[in-house]
Amino acid sequence: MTTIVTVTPNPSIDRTVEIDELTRGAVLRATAHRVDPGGKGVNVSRVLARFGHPTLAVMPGGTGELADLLRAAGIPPVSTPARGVTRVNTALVEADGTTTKVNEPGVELADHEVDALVDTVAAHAAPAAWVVTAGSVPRGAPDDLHARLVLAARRGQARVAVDTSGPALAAAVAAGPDLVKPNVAELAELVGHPLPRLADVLAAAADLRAGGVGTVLVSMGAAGALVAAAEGVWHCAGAPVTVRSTVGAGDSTLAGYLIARTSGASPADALVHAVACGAAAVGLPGTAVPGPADLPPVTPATAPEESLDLTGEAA
Ligand SMILES: Nc1ncnc2c1ncn2[C@@H]1O[C@H](COP(=O)(O)OP(=O)(O)O)[C@@H](O)[C@H]1O
Ligand SMILES: O=P(O)(O)OC[C@H]1O[C@](O)(COP(=O)(O)O)[C@@H](O)[C@@H]1O
Repeated sequence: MTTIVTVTPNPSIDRTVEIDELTRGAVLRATAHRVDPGGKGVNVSRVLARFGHPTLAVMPGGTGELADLLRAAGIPPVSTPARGVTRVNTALVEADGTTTKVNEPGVELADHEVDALVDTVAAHAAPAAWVVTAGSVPRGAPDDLHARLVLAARRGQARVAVDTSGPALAAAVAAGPDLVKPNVAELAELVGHPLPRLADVLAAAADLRAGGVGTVLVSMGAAGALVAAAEGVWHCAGAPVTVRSTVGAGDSTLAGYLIARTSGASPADALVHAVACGAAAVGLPGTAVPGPADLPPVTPATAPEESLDLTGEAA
């Protein structure tokens, strides 16, 4: 199996605090807490490691506690220079599953530190492997950071997947990645209008593909996910699960898709695996990520029912 390299420009340590109910201004007593390595690329690596798929995780900073947590999960961290410390992102999870997230700003990168990250990714990109670049752009780095990472991965002849949002996603899409994994809100922001029905998501995905993106994998919260690839378009409606924490669900979805595709699965079958991984993640606490034994049964992939209303379901 070829190594999948992940890049997390702004990694985190995710602290999850479970409380009965969030009351502003009160002193709250935690009923449980946990600490996980975090950040979107890091989480993709964590899922890959749980499935026994070789991976390494590139990030600015990411030394100290985060590196220790990653090594304990079987993931070699590749650290590049950065100023400041790894952020702590705190999730307050209420008994009914409602999650309030506070993400700190995190590391800051000077121009030469951006260059070092890009060069490190180019050095680790290998032919036929995937590079996954994901998450927010840290302070000091340009909006086209993920776009530059796409081109760096290409220099190493790797295929490249992107999961980010806002201007960084727009710039990355213009670089023509092999795959993007927006959720519905991120895709709507990218195309500049709401996407209330599955037909709207399909049209937006088709536009991205026409603009040079290879595969568009759209996660749609409780409505499952959709894939638009050269081979065709499929929807997988997902699984009814008891939501414990949605943090890391999108990352697990992307990892699930790549695990299946690199094992030779079709896009439709990879979509089903992706949705199973996402559904499993929401049933796990904090930023815990699923392994093979956690996957619930999910519905098969079907031709998208264009009239499906997403307004009550999409994340
Ligand atoms: N409420 C939910 N019920 C069942 N599955 C869910 C729910 N929320 C998320 N998922 C699963 O997790 C995946 C990713 O969730 P989503 O919210 O779309 O991603 P992101 O974390 O990127 O915003 C979905 O495609 C779905 O499989
Ligand atoms: O880089 P961002 O956008 O601030 O996101 C970082 C946060 O997102 C996560 O990677 C989870 O992402 P998803 O819920 O989209 O899968 C957390 O581990 C981390 O705290």
